[in-house]
Amino acid sequence: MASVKVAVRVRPMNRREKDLNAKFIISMEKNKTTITNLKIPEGATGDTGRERTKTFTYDFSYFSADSKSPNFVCQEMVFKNLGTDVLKSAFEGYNASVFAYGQTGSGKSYTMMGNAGDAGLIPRICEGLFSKISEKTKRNEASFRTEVSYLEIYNERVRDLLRRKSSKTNNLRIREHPKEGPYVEDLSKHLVQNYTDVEELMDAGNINRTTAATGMNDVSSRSHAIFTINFTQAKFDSEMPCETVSKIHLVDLAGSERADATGATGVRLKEGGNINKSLVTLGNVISALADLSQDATNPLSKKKQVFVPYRDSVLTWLLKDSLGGNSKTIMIATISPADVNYGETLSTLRYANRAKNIINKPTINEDPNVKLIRELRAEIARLKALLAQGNQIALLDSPTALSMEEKLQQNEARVQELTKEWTNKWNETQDILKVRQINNFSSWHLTEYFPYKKPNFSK
Ligand SMILES: Nc1ncnc2c1ncn2[C@@H]1O[C@H](COP(=O)(O)OP(=O)(O)OP(=O)(O)O)[C@@H](O)[C@H]1O
Repeated sequence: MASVKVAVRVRPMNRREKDLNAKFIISMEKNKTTITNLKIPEGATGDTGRERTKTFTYDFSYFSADSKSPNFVCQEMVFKNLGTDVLKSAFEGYNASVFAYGQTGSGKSYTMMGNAGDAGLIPRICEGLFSKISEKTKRNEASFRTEVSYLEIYNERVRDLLRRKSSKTNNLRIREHPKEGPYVEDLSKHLVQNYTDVEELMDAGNINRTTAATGMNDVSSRSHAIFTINFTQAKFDSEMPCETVSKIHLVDLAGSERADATGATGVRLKEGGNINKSLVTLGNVISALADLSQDATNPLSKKKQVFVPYRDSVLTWLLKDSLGGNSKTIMIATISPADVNYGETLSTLRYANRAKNIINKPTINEDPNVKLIRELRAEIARLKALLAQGNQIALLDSPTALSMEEKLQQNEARVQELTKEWTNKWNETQDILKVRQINNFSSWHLTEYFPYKKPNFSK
């Protein structure tokens, strides 16, 4: 069990806010964020529903509004706090997700992607991943396979941002695997071997996103972008194969006022309106999950039937595991410091406050064949111990002992076979990677890609 980690980050005043002569209404101290309503006069008392200041406590409150301030938090610090956690989870075999939520122009893309020379979380996480991979490879600790995909959800349609000429970049379908959960059918997955490979893909995907934005009027602030890293590591640990697969979703959400404009946070969807269904559903899912976990932690509360509407939108269905499921999840709420955005900012702070209550159930994702090998080995050890005991005190009659020995031999043969299969499969992957490295193939320039076909059910 792990609560969703929540951080709030305030950006500097922008030109528009300065031109409006906007006042600064956000202050932060340690992990607390305080917002002031300047419309309520200082010293006013009585009406408790309309206090002048409201304070919220989060896991982190990042003051990024003024680089001269002693408590200023830069991109590097955000990475050190949050990004290194994501990397740790990945190397331990957990899924991880990071969401950036907030009003348009509040700093979601800056926090996730960053600017040239001022990289955000996604590039830093990818760089950190490869630097750790290279350390571990040098020490012969393990071998790795990393693939990335990048998609956008706009108007409930999924678009592949990493495929150039194809009729299948738009409107991809979401399907659900019984064990591995929802996935996007035919989404391209690109094998990457170093940070430069990832950078190329990221740039290509970002250009694709921007192009669409100019063509379709402000798409970027209404679309959700999901950058996913599929990370597999394999090694022999005391002769025993180990393989973990971790999925990292890094999500830049649509501007939150699009949902709020309808007054719809946590409320009914407005049919036919030009609203972002995924964002509204995200609010509803967060509310439902927060209710569920509060029920679970309160022994006095009656068990309510809370329905979590994951399937009401593409975003929430696709990221079901990140919200209340098998993932270590971080939400970063980005806000403006200006009084002109008071309503939006307060709504973001409340949203983030609610997200703190979500409890996830992350588990280490072990390869199913490796898991089987481990279980068979345990069974072999058990049978061996039983046989040894039986031989010593002649407890077992010979037919029982015979059938046990047969079972033991069968299990040993199966373990050998599975281990060989696993080793061959992994060596093949590593050989492909080596050939690509020698020939210096770049992921983006290759026409080859790895479509996310239905995973192998026989595993
Ligand atoms: N912490 C920050 N420090 C410096 N500049 C920032 C910060 N956050 C945001 N900015 C700047 O503010 C502008 C808007 O930020 P950004 O594009 O990240 O907003 P957004 O929330 O992603 O908007 P949208 O929803 O429209 O995509 C950008 O020019 C960005 O560089």
